[in-house]
Amino acid sequence: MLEIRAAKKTFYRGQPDEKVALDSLDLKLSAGEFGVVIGSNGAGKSSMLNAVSGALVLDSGKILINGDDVTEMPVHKRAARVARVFQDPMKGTAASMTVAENMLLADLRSSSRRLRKGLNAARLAAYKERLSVLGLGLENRLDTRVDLLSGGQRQSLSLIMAVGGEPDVLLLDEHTAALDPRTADIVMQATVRAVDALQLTTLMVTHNMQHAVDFGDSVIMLDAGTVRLEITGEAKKKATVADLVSHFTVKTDRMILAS
Ligand SMILES: Nc1ncnc2c1ncn2[C@@H]1O[C@H](COP(=O)(O)OP(=O)(O)OP(=O)(O)O)[C@@H](O)[C@H]1O
Repeated sequence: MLEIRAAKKTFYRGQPDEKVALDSLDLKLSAGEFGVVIGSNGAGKSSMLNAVSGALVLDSGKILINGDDVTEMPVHKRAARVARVFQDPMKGTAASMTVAENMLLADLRSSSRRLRKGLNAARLAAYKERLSVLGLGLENRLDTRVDLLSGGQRQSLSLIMAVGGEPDVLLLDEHTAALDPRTADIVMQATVRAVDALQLTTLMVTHNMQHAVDFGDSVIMLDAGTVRLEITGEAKKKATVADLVSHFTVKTDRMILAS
């Protein structure tokens, strides 16, 4: 469960170039809910994800994860509870290492236990199982160097590495934006499989309205640092790209479209 309460953040306050990034933003995702975040450039989408990950310190407001107030928790501590996949497929993985070595690195990062043994048989078997969820055949390429994988395979590996520690919240920050449309669709299918398999509470930022229609349980539209529109339940299932696009130009008070 993720809750953002009255989050406020202003950059360069009191200066001519003052920018309000988050303006009393409220948002609640129930456990296992997959929320898709859309909105114009500068609407506050990245700022919201940064506030959840701890990379952005709020001026006021609260962030709660599974009921725990993590507002004051520093980013490195929050990393055990919040996983994130970024836009650039090259950033989440180490190019000159194999798929299995990358998985081990992710384990070492997310585990508080000391992992003394390296790539033993039990660990390799576990990695195979985790990668098979993607449906991309990566489970048979554990010894392949990551720089020999396609962008889509690499981004899918980043995703599996991010969720390996079973985070409470998964943040997807335009994670398919740098991929060609076919590869983006493959990564989205892999994302849905991973999110469903682990029942992860997920926030995905996208500028791809087809993805916003096709994936997720709810659509959250940000505008000027606040939630302008939420589409949930049956309304989400029926939403079309044209519906979503129409809201980009309409400025109204917060609307809730639900079943
Ligand atoms: N580090 C920063 N310093 C100054 N202003 C910032 C900073 N980060 C964000 N902003 C400002 O806050 C507002 C919200 O930006 P944010 O990046 O969150 O929007 P976004 O919806 O993610 O946009 P995009 O779709 O272009 O990525 C913008 O006006 C932006 O210029």
